[in-house]
Amino acid sequence: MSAQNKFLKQQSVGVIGVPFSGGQPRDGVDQGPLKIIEFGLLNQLEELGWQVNFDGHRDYTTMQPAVDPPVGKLLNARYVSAVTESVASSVSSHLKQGSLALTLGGDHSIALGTVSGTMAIHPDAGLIWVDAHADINTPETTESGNIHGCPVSFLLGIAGQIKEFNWVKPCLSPERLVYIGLRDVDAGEKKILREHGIKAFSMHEVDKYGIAKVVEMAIEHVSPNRSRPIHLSFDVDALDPTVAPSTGTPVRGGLTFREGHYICEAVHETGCLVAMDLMEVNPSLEDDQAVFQTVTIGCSLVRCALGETLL
Ligand SMILES: NC(=[NH2+])NCCC[C@H](N)C(=O)O
Ligand SMILES: [Mn+2]
Ligand SMILES: [Mn+2]
Repeated sequence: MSAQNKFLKQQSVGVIGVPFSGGQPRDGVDQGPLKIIEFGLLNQLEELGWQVNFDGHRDYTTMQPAVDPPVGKLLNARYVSAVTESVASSVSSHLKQGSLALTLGGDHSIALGTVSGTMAIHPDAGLIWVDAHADINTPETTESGNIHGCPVSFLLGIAGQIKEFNWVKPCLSPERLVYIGLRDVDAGEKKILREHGIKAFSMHEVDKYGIAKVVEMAIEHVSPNRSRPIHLSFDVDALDPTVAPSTGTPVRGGLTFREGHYICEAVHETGCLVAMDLMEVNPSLEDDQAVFQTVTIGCSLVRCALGETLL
């Protein structure tokens, strides 16, 4: 381990697999955690010196209500709410023990739970959201009704009162959030980003400043002088589809292999990482070679965030 982490009590990581796809319409993303673990991530983390506490592959399907009619435009609202509430408490319990919390998705609606869980223990944490998408639609602005496009609005408390999500507390302030990798942002989302003055580095800024500068500015924004804990929520579709093809909403023009890894390496070096999400790996999309590519890059992103170095 190159950098000492100032917010963990010990070098241990709680791993939460969330085989859940209810935040979007495509089957298969629920198989992400299984594949990532099959590929050997837990051993790889042990080899890096981590004590690994794996919660096991939980079965969230028992939480699916018999009927879950749309709430306004939102699809599977009750199911998403129940699963994410449970994920929040899993994340919190690992953090409470002074461990890092690593959550493997599953679709990105799960971050509604992971970030809530982090903020319950580290209320001053900053959130770095690496994604092609802003996932900040409100129940009003969403065009798809897919909740994986909405978690950030709930976390900020701008989603309005939705009684199915009563448990969610606004826990994130706009200045504690930063995006990297955006390139497919809905019109309603652009308005929200502007109105709340949310810091966002799209692919345009990555091209303009280079990844090192962008990551430095992003970290400084959410954790000035590395004073605050960091939650890294990594949607694998932030990467270019040539690099990580097996994901439900790919968008061309994304991060390169190295840019994705650089983000994770730099976040590790802060010594502030307390929680990481790896989301939207869908092993049922594209061919075997594509799945292998996507799962292996998912594992290596996590290893870099947890201290793997090139030298
Ligand atoms: N986590 C993701 N892959 N999100 C994609 C969201 C796409 C679109 N903005 C929507 O609201 O549906
Ligand atoms: Mn995305
Ligand atoms: Mn996302």
